[in-house]
Amino acid sequence: MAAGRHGGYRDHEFRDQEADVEVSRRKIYYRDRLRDAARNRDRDHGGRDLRDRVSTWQRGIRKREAVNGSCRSPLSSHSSGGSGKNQKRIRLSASDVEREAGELSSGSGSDDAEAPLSEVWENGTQNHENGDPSMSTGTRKFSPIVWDKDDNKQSVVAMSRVKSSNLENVTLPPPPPLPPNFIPPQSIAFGQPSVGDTLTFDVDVHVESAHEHLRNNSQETTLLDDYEEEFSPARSISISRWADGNNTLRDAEDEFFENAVPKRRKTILSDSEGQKSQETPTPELGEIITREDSGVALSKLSLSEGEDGDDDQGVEVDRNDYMVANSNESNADTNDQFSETDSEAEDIRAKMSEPRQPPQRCINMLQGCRSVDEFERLNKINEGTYGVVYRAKDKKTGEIVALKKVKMEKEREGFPLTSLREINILLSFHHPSIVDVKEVVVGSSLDSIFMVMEYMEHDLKGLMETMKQPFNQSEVKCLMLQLFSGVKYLHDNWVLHRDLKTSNILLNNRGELKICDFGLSRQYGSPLKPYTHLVVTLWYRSPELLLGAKEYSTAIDMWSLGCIMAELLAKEPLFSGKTEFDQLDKIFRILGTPNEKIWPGFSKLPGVKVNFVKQPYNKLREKFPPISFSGRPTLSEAGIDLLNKLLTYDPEKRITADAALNHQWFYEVPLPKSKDFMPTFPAQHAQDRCLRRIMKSPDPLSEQRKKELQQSELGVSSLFERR
Ligand SMILES: Nc1ncnc2c1ncn2[C@@H]1O[C@H](COP(=O)(O)OP(=O)(O)OP(=O)(O)O)[C@@H](O)[C@H]1O
Repeated sequence: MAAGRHGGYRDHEFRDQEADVEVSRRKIYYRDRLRDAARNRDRDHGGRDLRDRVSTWQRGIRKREAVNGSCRSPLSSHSSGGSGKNQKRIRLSASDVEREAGELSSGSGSDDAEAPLSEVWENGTQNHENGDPSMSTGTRKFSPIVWDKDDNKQSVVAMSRVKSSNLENVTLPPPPPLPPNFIPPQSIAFGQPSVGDTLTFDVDVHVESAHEHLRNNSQETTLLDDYEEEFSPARSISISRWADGNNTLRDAEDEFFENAVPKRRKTILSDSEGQKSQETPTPELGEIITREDSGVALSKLSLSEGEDGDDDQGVEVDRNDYMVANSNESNADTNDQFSETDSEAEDIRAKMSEPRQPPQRCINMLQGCRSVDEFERLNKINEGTYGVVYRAKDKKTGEIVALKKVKMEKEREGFPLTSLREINILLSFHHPSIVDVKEVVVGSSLDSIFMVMEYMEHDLKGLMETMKQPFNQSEVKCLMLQLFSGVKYLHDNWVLHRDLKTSNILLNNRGELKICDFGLSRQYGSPLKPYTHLVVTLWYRSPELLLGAKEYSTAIDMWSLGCIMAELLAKEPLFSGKTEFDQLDKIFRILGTPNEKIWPGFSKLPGVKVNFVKQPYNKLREKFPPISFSGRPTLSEAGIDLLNKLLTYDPEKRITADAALNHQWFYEVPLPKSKDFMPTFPAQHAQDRCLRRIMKSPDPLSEQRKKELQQSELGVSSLFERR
């Protein structure tokens, strides 16, 4: 105990310095990004100068500021974060007054006074009280919740009524800067699909139904929250051109959202590629849409042409040459490979940090989408909340793919939003660590839509259930590098995944890791529902979400990655709570109970009124000792440092994906294993992964998740917000 206390204090001091460096590094990083993006754009595309876009954008922002008086420029948001912060506090305090902490009863908490602050092995801290005031502004990408159910009731309702609504009540999020590697999403017009039809999914179904409800239902706020949530991801989906132009309600809202979200002008290309014609907000059939600000005209590619974009990656291995992961393959063995793998690992890192320029593809709207009949269904792989995934074979090419069938059962009003988001994001993003969606195909009935994805032999959850021994450190490093790289790409592109967990991380027998399941992900910098802290499966959910924070950032994904890193090392979940309270209790017992000093703002979170256990020490080291004779997973000093930085309580201080990629742990021995040397495992397609899990390891989370989703649909925010 004493040793822990002593050690914790030293670490605390060390971490204060580290965090200072980290925060300023982040600030510099994000400030420099715009500059780099401009340079890259000049160099790579020779297209429209980013600076033009920025100034156009700034003009737009100034215009909006003139209208609503409160919007902050993204370029000034970091530097003037203090005022933004104040603004945020004002809004939060208004709702805090109204909210109760919730129904959580006292657990095993003691009556002790505040835990001795300096004795907590504080993870990744900086001391705001002593610090540079700029630190408190942080550079974390936040997802500001504009439409707070409690705070902005009136303004939300007003928005639906008045065309020139009083936007001064609205705090608009800063339009996100486009990252250097941003590839404009393909535009999809949505409508009712049938085989051979133009690929059209009807976003209007949602819009219309939302309007209908608005007219008939007195609970405008809830509906508008829903509407906003539904609308915002559709920023990169073209709104149906069959929209009723006379609908004043629509006009008002469209106008609002045009103002509220970064305006990305779409240029319509006529059928002959590259010819720009007039700007219009909606596409015509057969037209290919590109974004002027991308500087890249998307090339035309028939859906049936498929994708070969990733084929040149990775090294073909003999897939029959399976070798089961074996702990006897010790670090010493791994070290033997270093001379061979060092440079390769460096290559991997370099490749991952600079994702290849993706293939410029676009859906040919005239061609329509293929029928699922063009695939031979082999077996069901798994069934999640939002879809059933099958292994299938493309009859034409013989390629094995994964087909995710979109679940429509709960959707009385059109195409499920979660799937729209997922398709939109996955078609847009190209990165070696993000699963590739090749195309969308349709079944015979109107309600069957399938995403055609590259097939991956395993997901990490299922794989770890079959492994006898956990991954060793160099393997975990290889996996974590790929994960950080994928998440960095998402965050750079202003997307939060919001459901990172081992079952959403796929691995193939070439050692390639890919993140999947973007059903809960969303672009941020746009309004969020007040209840969205129900995102992220419980075990991987960050303390700020568990405690009911109404504003969150990319840091929620980083917490999940910390849980995943620990799970990869130990082959069991780090915090396997059964309820929100149990989850927090488990976290506090290992990491120590947080307090206002290590996490400024903690005591104001809605869930904090509950009497939690008072546990002053960070005991993570006990779980991951430097040396172990008892079979516990070991972790070096650098490794535990990274883990603690990922599991830092204060989201502002939690490490970013970019900083994690450059963490010292990846540079010390054992070095990250090269993907080519990762163990291979028998493919998990022999049987339904889901069934196997039910037999081996029942998942208490799925039921809970379903309940939570039902609650969200009913507008019940969470345990913390019920009275
Ligand atoms: N491209 C793929 N290749 C192989 N298996 C896949 C692929 N995509 C998904 N799977 C399998 O299907 C499972 C469910 O997929 P996914 O997570 O996308 O569905 P979901 O309905 O969104 O699930 P959840 O309930 O976790 O939200 C995954 O855990 C994985 O086992």
